[in-house]
Amino acid sequence: MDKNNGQFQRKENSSLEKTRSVTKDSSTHRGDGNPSTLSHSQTVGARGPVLEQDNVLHETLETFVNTKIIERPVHVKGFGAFGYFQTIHSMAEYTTLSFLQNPGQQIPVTVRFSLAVSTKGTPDTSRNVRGFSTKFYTDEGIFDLLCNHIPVFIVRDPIRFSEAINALMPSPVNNLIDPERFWSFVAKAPESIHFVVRLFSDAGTAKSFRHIPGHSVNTFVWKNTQDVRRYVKYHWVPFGGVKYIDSQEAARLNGENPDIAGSDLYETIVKGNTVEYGLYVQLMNPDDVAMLPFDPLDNTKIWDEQLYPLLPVGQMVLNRNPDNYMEQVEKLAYSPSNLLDGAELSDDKMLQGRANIYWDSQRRRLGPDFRSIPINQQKDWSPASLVTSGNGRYVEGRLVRSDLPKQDDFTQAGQYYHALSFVNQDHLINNLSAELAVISPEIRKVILKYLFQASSELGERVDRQINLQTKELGK
Ligand code: HEM
Repeated sequence: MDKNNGQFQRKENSSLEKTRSVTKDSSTHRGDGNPSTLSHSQTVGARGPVLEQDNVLHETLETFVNTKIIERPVHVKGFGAFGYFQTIHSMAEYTTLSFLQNPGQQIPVTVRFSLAVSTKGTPDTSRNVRGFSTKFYTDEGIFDLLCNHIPVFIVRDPIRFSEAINALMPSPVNNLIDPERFWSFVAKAPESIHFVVRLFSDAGTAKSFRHIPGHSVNTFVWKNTQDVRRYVKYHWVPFGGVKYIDSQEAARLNGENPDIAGSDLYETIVKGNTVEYGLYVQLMNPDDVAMLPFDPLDNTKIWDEQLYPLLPVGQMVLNRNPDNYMEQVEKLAYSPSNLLDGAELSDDKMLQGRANIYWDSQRRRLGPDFRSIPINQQKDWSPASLVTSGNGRYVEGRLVRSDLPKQDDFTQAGQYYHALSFVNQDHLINNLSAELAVISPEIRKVILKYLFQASSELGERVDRQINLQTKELGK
């Protein structure tokens, strides 16, 4: 990026401040004779009829019917907050990313927390993946970091994304959630078991965004001044600690306040408190691929923190609420490809699958100028801004459609189960059995086989619990 762009960006940051503080309220009192605030339609005589020519009436109604915009295809329900990111440890040894060079550097950020499989009315405590997206407004342009609170994904090939999401959505026949749909998908996707044991543990239910972690799930690449490339996974750790709830508390809170996590975030900031997270990275030499039992670019796997320790990078402080939800949160456009010099996409197939589809979705829901919307701050953007696609890297191979050579679908699922506390193991077994008890025996058999492969103890305990439940249900 040239210097002028940098200056432009700095000016933009002050307009960003405006975007983040202007309140637009169209619900002004009507009836003072001012045409913009009229409270009567134009009629023939006081009792009507109303005239077709009353364009004030028409435009008033037309403005209303256009207040809603197209929803995101996933992560529909969300809440936003503003603040800043401060670098604490220089990452200059590993990346040229400009905002990670000097301890003490501070830049503005906008965060959107969301529920991955949701409608606007989905309860915040539903069993769900929580999204945690951050937009960094740097002098060089926008850097986006999209995270989920569960560190692994349900599939490892992007061509299966829509199949997986559809399995979690209500049935197209009657708009009702049908466990058979989801578990039939899992039966066809053994790689989803690691995700499933995490989602059905207490980690699938939370009541506050202040207490969830964030994980990039996908692997990116960092490049330093010597052009040395390393694999990188990002992680947010909440300063207030990670806290989950069990399914009973989740069900109770669903009824009490379906927006509990959104209100909690908003109220915390209204009271003058801050919401804080530490940013950490795990780095890996790409040559390590040869010695690992799994593929580190497989997003159904985590990287062992003993081998790849969490390196502290910086701190994020959220201290301001939005005052215009539509302009500042609904119109946010995050993409895993909004990268800057020093960060690239890796060959992680899921990440490659995500590379362009976010912009397509945003063009559809926000229009072709989505980058010029002030909260997205990319007014000066041109395709040439995309300098981060790994130029100079040597790539060769035969064109194929195949799975990764090293799959190892069950080891980490079993490790996760055995690392849980006894209480949390019981919760996982109860949550899985409650679902598996009501699906068809054929699908149940396949899922139980997978659970046995993850851990024979887990498989046996779920099997026993299902038998108890089906006896109770008289099945
Ligand atoms: C092939 C796999 C995937 C596809 C095709 C996909 C697609 C999408 C699309 C189209 C959106 C809506 C974008 C918009 O309209 O603004 C979205 C949102 C999102 N995705 Fe993905 N996604 C995939 C995998 C993932 C993974 C692995 C993560 C893990 C970090 C993730 C995290 C998110 C988050 C956090 C959002 C919400 C962004 C916001 O708050 O606006 N996605 N995804």
